[in-house]
Amino acid sequence: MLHTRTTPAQRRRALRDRLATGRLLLMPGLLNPLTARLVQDTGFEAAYLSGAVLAADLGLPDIGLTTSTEIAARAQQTTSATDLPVLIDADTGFGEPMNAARTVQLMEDAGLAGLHLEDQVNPKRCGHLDGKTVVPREEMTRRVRAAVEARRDPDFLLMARTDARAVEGLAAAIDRAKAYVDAGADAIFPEALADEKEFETFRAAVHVPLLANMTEFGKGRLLDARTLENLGYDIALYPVTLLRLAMGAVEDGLRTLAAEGTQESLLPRMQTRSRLYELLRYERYTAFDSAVFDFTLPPGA
Ligand SMILES: C[C@](O)(C(=O)O)[C@H](CC(=O)O)C(=O)O
Ligand SMILES: [Mg+2]
Repeated sequence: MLHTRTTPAQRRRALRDRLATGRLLLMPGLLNPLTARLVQDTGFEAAYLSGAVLAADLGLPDIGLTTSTEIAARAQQTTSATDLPVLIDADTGFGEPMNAARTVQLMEDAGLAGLHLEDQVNPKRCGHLDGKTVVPREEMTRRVRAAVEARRDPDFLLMARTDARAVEGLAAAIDRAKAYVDAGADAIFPEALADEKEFETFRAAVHVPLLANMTEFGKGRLLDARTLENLGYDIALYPVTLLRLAMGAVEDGLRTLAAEGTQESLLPRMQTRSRLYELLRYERYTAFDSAVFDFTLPPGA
């Protein structure tokens, strides 16, 4: 509340316009709605809701256990806390092509700026793990077409992700990406490319915006923003970075508290109360409240 000034349509337009500049867009994956404020305040222009984080938040592994309505609810809470365009990871679309279609409409209604759908089978797994299986190319193109037909706002970004590189090789992944673009995908997420050469080959072959997944402890090297921009990539994704940072700090903090019997030594690492209140916009609520209540009624009213 009192956090957003823009409509979903404006944010979708903003994301489209930003991608059209050809400059690399850095997209951190949120931990929760509150971190969306922090991502916005630190100057990022878009944010991401990761399937891995949404699942981990519920104490679940990233194997397709969450449902589309569960993630739509979280998306709704998130988009109410920020003006940034938010892209969500919609996994495999949660079932048949008709489920993918419903997922698109749920995500539109949640105020998101776009989503990505991947070509894995269910149960899916993290794109950087071995043993993935992909659905036949035609099945995924049906998924994409269903998503495109269901979309009501043409600015809502539909990104197709292919996990085929690790399963069928680079050439097949490129062929699939082209087929998904022909089916109507606006952008492509080539998952788990091996090295810079592969990023380059993919870029040369596919003529829509491309996302580079810079997830930590995965298959690829972490390429910096300058390198990705030179490679011609449009979005640099940091899907689980905030979760890993926070969980590292929380675990260290718990061990220190248990060992020292006080949190005193942890204070310098904590966000202060005043910074938290600043993020929560306490002042604005106070102003809002007095504007509503700070008046006197005329006699007899
Ligand atoms: C991008 C991703 O799909 C996610 O859910 O965030 C994951 C990230 C990860 O597990 O590190 C992925 O499959 O790459
Ligand atoms: Mg995912």
